[in-house]
Amino acid sequence: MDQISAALDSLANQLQQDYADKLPVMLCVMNGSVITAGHLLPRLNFKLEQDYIHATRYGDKTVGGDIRWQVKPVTQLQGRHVVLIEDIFDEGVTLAALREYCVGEGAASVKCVCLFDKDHNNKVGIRPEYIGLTVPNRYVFGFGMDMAGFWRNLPAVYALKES
Ligand SMILES: O=P(O)(O)OC[C@H]1O[C@H](OP(=O)(O)OP(=O)(O)O)[C@H](O)[C@@H]1O
Ligand code: HPA
Repeated sequence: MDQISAALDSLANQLQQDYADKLPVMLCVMNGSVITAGHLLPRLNFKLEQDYIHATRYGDKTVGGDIRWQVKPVTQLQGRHVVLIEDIFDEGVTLAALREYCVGEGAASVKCVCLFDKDHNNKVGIRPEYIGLTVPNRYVFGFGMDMAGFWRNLPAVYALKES
């Protein structure tokens, strides 16, 4: 938990420097990033708008499938600086789709702050601009991330036992 707190402090400092004068739209990527956003946003001391976007591709599984769009943000993104708040960057498929959507809506810029980056090389070729911590290449849960739909509420991160 100390490591997570320190990472959140560091991410907040970086965002404070880069966005204090940009009136950004911070989009919480539901569901997983609800805890990350809940800890990160109160650390930011500047004017911003907050909304959410919901795209999912893991569902109750530990392997990703096709993106399913659930909710698009109500806030108009045209001409705005958008910051996507993510819990975990795994293969990058979700982030690629979210970025494409925001650019398509006319955002002036789109960047991503992500608390956890999974340590493997099977990524689609993009990276979040702001990363908190690296986690091993295992299915992880807790701090917003689910295991078969449960345990998002755990205050720390755990790795599923390897079978
Ligand atoms: O980099 P990727 O391999 O695309 O995976 C990352 C995405 O997976 C998780 O969402 P998930 O689909 O599990 O939905 P959830 O947040 O509702 O659990 C996570 O919150 C990211 O959005
Ligand atoms: O390891 C993970 N845990 C929870 N959700 C995820 N979404 C992508 N990878 C993961």
